[in-house]
Amino acid sequence: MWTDADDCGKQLADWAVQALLEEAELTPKPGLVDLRSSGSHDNMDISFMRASAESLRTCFAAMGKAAYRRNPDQELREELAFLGRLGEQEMMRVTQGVNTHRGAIWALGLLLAGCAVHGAPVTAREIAAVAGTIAKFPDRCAPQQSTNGMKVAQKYGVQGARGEAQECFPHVTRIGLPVLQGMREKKTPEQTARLHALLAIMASLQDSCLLHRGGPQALEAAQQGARHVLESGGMDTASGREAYRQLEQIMLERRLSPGGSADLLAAVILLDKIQSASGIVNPMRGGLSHRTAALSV
Ligand SMILES: CC(C)(COP(=O)(O)OP(=O)(O)OC[C@H]1O[C@@H](n2cnc3c(N)ncnc32)[C@H](O)[C@@H]1O)[C@@H](O)C(=O)NCCC(=O)NCCS
Ligand SMILES: Nc1ncnc2c1ncn2[C@@H]1O[C@H](COP(=O)(O)OP(=O)(O)OP(=O)(O)O)[C@@H](O)[C@H]1O
Repeated sequence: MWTDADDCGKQLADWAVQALLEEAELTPKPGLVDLRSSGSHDNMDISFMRASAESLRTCFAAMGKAAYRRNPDQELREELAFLGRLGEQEMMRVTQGVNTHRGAIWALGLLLAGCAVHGAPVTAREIAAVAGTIAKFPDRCAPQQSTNGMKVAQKYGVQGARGEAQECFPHVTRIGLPVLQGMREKKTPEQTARLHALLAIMASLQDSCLLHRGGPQALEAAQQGARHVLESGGMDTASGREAYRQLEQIMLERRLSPGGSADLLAAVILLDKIQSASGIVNPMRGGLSHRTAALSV
């Protein structure tokens, strides 16, 4: 499909930026920046999210180019980490120091590299397997800095964004993507299907953004709230919509935001685009339903 590494990098970067824009614009979302509001954030809005997403095109293209038909080894891991840090700097420059997409650079960067290694669009599981292999190599040049994710990992013993990647993105391939594609097959409107994918991810993810802002009670409240929406019938039913209103109220009152789940929804949208381009319609057919998915993994 791709003629060379440049072509591959550019195409994957276009899809990744588009995935970030579509995640940010999905409305409503609980506690997150969307087209209605800044959710639980007082330092960013939709125009920041759009500018931040656009600023990452060069970074994503360089990552795709670097990984094209390469071995997923230590050398590639460190090249990608270097490019990822440059991308973070550019994002921070554009947002004047606000962390809009740090987790997204990590997740989407690894996944698009996982695709580029294959040299052509392949299935989500094949992409995520390579992304996980790359993520398992240590980043020996990582700066010695303490991040929110590290503090949470120390305090509560959860692995956050690193763990999700090293386990080959189970919340993307086993939950988010099957829910999105399954609901689409049932003719659910696209925006509703995406919101359900987000809620299914939220219901089980150990999101370090939630833990950092509100500790285990916040994580539990967000997980239970998302599960309750799905178990009440989801956004197609009055009781599901009422449960969604309650979830949103909790998130806004406690200033909570499921930033990790939002990143993984963007990853789902990216993999969905890659699969559509390659004619892989729904390899997850027969997988988990949107209700049971939220309760497994
Ligand atoms: C590993 C990363 C994500 C840092 O992780 P850490 O948890 O220490 O950082 P931080 O607190 O800033 O959180 C990162 C973000 O991940 C997202 N996140 C939170 N929890 C989760 C989760 N369970 N699963 C997935 N993403 C999550 C959130 O958006 C959060 O803001 C990454 O930023 C990094 O190391 N970057 C260096 C450059 C790099 O390697 N780039 C990628 C190329 S391989
Ligand atoms: N639509 C969105 N709205 C808000 N956050 C999002 C959205 N999409 C993705 N995110 C992710 O959420 C993260 C922001 O979460 P958070 O505000 O908790 O950031 P932080 O800098 O880690 O911590 P804090 O602001 O609590 O000090 C971003 O890094 C980004 O990856």
